[in-house]
Amino acid sequence: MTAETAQTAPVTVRAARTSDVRAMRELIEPYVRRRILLGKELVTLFEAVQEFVVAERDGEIVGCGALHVLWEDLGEVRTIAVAEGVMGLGVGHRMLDALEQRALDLGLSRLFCLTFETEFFGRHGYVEVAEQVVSPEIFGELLRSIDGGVHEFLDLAHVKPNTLGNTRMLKRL
Ligand SMILES: CC(=O)SCCNC(=O)CCNC(=O)[C@H](O)C(C)(C)COP(=O)(O)OP(=O)(O)OC[C@H]1O[C@@H](n2cnc3c(N)ncnc32)[C@H](O)[C@@H]1OP(=O)(O)O
Repeated sequence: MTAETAQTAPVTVRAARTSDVRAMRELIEPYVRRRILLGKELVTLFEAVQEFVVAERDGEIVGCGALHVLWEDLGEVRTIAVAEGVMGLGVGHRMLDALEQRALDLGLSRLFCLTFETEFFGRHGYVEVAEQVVSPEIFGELLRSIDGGVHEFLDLAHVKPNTLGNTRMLKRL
């Protein structure tokens, strides 16, 4: 395939495999450097590989995104990113659709995200939420988690530097 046809080759969205993990890390790295996404160690990505979907074009990973379950009814969209040359082609929305389908299959009814991309998520049905979205009882249960993303969801003081300027958004599925 020539470079030109590779640009127009179809994009497939599918479940991530362990062999995709290094490419996923390379894809998210520029956004981590710009403090748009939280950096993830390779081991963390391998451990979470089942949470991820990837977008593949001509054998190359051009997008990734994850669904993390927080509670019985509640999940979080994490680490959704598209390679710069592929932005604006609908790949982000397709990955979000796939993650939302997974959420429905798991029995979730609400999805949370923490993001600078309020227009992208807004057009996908997410609305800004200021308040906590779980009861004090479930908040207490979630405090037992050692996951940094859960600490961000809970808006704990020690992770506030990571989340500065981000908007908390929620979608009812
Ligand atoms: C919870 C979190 O993970 S927060 C972190 C979010 N990630 C980042 O900030 C990393 C940097 N940003 C990115 O990687 C990307 O910009 C993303 C993931 C936010 C969006 O991915 P993209 O693939 O560019 O989005 P996508 O193309 O689906 O939609 C963007 C726009 O493209 C246009 N578009 C959508 N579908 C098509 C299509 N088929 N053809 C052409 N244009 C299209 C629309 O105008 C769309 O606008 P909308 O979002 O207002 O509806």
